Amino acid sequence: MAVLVTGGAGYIGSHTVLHLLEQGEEVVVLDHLGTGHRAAVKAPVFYQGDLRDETLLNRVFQERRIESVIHFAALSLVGASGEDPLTYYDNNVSGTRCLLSAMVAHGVKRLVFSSTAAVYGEPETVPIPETAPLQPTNPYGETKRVIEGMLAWCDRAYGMKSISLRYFNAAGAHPAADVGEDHDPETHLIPIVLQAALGRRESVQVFGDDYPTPDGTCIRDYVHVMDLAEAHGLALERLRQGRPGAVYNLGNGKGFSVREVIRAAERITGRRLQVQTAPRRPGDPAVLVASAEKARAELGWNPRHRDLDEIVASAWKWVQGHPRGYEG
Ligand SMILES: NC(=O)c1ccc[n+]([C@@H]2O[C@H](COP(=O)([O-])OP(=O)(O)OC[C@H]3O[C@@H](n4cnc5c(N)ncnc54)[C@H](O)[C@@H]3O)[C@@H](O)[C@H]2O)c1
Ligand SMILES: O=c1ccn([C@@H]2O[C@H](COP(=O)(O)OP(=O)(O)O[C@H]3O[C@H](CO)[C@H](O)[C@H](O)[C@H]3O)[C@@H](O)[C@H]2O)c(=O)[nH]1
Repeated sequence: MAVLVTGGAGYIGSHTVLHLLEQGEEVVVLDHLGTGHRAAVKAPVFYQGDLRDETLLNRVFQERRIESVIHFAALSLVGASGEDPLTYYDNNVSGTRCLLSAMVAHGVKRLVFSSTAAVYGEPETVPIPETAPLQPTNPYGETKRVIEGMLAWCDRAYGMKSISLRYFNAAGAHPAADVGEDHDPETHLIPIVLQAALGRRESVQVFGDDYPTPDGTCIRDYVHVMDLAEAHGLALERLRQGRPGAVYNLGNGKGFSVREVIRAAERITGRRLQVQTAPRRPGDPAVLVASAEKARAELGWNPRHRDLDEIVASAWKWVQGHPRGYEG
């Protein structure tokens, strides 16, 4: 029996596939390679295609003995979602609807879903517990909130058990294998800062230095991608034990400002970076830090790479070995 991983050619998906393979799981990947990379797919079985292609989905479920699904496939750029929300609803919400229909049709009743801290919007309390109000400030977060709702209804109607994992800011890379973060365009802070350290960018822009934080720049909770990968394995185990569906935050519970990240990158790379202050990026909350106590207590999740320097160093190792990402 196999685990179907949608979006397994993407950043977090490819790392999770590696973790699952290391755990002895059989893995099937489905990805249309819109933002993912063929070279990132480490599973022996790969279907290239779109989640919304019902014929393809039926073929995958017919040809492979799928017992659970881990669903990463999504568009996930906050800014782009504001410019073209319907494309985000179509890909993320309609795509997930197609996947769920195929799962129901083929009797597959376990799903782990990639949700996001973006479902909270501007939080009222920090660290943010799972019970905080869901008030996304951009269409991307809204699509994830809608999908979480769909999953709750699918549990009631079809007995489909799911765990939604709300990741905070994924970063870092697998310590040994040749997978890492490679997006084009890249919008995430840590890879951008490291591209500047490599000389592939002239400078780093700090989006806003007038936030109500100690140094005026936004604070985020950076979590190592391999710790995220491990949480997916634990979530799958919990579903296999017949436990009820649930939602968990995944973060380290510690926030770092944009300037602190830039300083960490300067320490790790030994290079001084050109930094410019730029206007705020629309839709950016000032502070996003997780309370991940529930994941610790119920999943037994214990992130191993919590130190910011360690996270940045692991991303730097990937960038140095692959200055042009998967192209070389
Ligand atoms: N990177 C983060 O910090 C972060 C934080 C919170 C949540 N997430 C969520 O985690 C998941 C993975 O994020 P990532 O950073 O690895 O993104 P990514 O873009 O690297 O990976 C997404 C993968 O899904 C594929 N895909 C997208 N739409 C598809 C479709 N319709 N059919 C088939 N394949 C499709 C892409 O080709 C890509 O390989 C996403 O759902 C994202 O919303 C990411
Ligand atoms: O060149 C840059 C890039 C980013 N930032 C700042 O750095 C922080 C982190 O930005 P990222 O783009 O790396 O990450 P986000 O916090 O915007 O978003 C990430 O985490 C979110 C949840 O917290 C969502 O899930 C989203 O998909 C995921 O990309 C933000 O304050 C951003 O304004 C800069 O100052 N300069």
